[in-house]
Amino acid sequence: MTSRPFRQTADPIVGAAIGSRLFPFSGKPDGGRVVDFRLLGVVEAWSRHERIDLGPPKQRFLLAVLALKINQPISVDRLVDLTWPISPPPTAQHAIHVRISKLRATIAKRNRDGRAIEILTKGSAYVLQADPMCVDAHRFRALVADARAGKNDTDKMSLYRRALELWRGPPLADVASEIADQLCAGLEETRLIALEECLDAELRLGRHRIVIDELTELVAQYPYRQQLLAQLMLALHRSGRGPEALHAYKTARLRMIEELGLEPDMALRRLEHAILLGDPCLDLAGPGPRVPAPRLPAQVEAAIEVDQLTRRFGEVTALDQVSFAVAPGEIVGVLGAPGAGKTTLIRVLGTLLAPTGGSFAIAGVPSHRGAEIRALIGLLPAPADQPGHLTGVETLASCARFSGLGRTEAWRLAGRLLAEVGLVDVAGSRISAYDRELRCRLGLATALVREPSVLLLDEPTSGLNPLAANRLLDLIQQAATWRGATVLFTTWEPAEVAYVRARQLILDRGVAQRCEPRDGVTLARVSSHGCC
Ligand SMILES: Nc1ncnc2c1ncn2[C@@H]1O[C@H](COP(=O)(O)OP(=O)(O)OP(=O)(O)O)[C@@H](O)[C@H]1O
Repeated sequence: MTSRPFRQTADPIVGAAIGSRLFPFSGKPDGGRVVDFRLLGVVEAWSRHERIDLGPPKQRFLLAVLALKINQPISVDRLVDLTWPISPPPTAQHAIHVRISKLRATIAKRNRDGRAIEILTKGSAYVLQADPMCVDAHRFRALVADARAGKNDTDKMSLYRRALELWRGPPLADVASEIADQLCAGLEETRLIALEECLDAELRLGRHRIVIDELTELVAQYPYRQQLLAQLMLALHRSGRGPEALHAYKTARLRMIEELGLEPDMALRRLEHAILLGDPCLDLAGPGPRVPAPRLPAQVEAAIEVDQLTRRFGEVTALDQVSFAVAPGEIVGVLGAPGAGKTTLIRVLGTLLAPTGGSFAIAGVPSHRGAEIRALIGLLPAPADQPGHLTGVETLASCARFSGLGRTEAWRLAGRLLAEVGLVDVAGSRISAYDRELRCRLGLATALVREPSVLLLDEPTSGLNPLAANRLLDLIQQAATWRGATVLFTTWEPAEVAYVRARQLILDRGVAQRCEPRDGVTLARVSSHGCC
């Protein structure tokens, strides 16, 4: 058994502070115990604040075995086997008798009325007869049972902690380690389960920040106990440390695969998913799922209204008196050859460039109120550079933080958006490992961070093969429908506009071209220069 750090109890007479229900014979400050046997750590016995000398290790081991099996006869043969598992000496039985009689004498000195604690001989067996509560291991089990029956989480936590404080180290720490491991395996398992149950209660009580340190140590000590890992992940997630929760999962998963050839169990995988999704069921007092609602005022007729918009770069007129309008919830595809002015249009509407002439409004907000417009739009400028050293979830969470969300909220939103664009499986991977399609999806998710009511996407499918482009268009359409958002996107491909049944706006050398409506395509209002 490996040695582990344990909490030390402050009081040398462990259990003196424990409730009287566990000590039916108590009535004195030390619980009324004549002798207090301690097996949870180095084997010790105490009497009235004094440590009793129990003799050499083999003698202490004998007492420990009798105390573990208190009030149960143990045959001398069994005591010999336990004391000398391999080749006992010919004098083994005699040695047991001698040591037992020494222990008897030691205990008798402290046991003046001769009844409370005795080592009795029963045929060819010995039995330690005493109140089981004289032994810390039995007090521990009793406290754990009490904790399980506790009427609320506060009581449970307090009882579990008292039980766990009885542990000073591995049971029978200084005697016959292999045999001690066998004898105490159940106790050790009960300790770990009690610890998990205690931490569950503490998490329910909202003590997630307080238990992170302890859980981090425990996960390092017991890497295959998935319940502890789940608790650590939950505690980190609730503390707004979602990336660390996912990192802990990833590290543990790799270790399990490498060392055991096993994947984490389903519950843990579901938890990882729920953290990525920002699932409100992980919250303490969970608010309902946050469903973004369209934020356009009901009275707004046009989500985008462009009037005689002009943008010049020196001699070049990139946009030449462009006018058009897009209704709330509509999707419009801006088509045009290279240099037609598509990017300039997106950049002007996205307030990245000032118009040279004309005006526009987003959801009724005029172009000179840039900050208000930026709060309404989701902008994907092309080509968007994404920092390759960050993971997908980190990128989105930092965008969300930048947009003003708190840490926890930002993390949740990042998880939800990653799920929305189908990036859950690569959320924790660095962007440098993403292919073009994954980067485009992440770009879309980035544009959705502010829960926009108008999406301005410059060539969102750039560089994708037709199938991947269609998948991305599906996502754009879905995101727009779900939010009731309006979309203006640019492309070189008329087929993409048709694919999402969008209206088209054709730009030709900065001029919006008039075109006729086609069957089945609903048109929005078109100004004298606009085309759909
Ligand atoms: N910052 C700038 N400085 C000078 N000229 C510019 C600038 N930005 C754009 N232009 C010019 O404005 C015109 C329209 O460019 P824009 O990038 O908007 O076209 P586009 O339709 O997006 O082209 P592409 O499909 O190749 O991206 C082009 O002639 C371009 O050279």
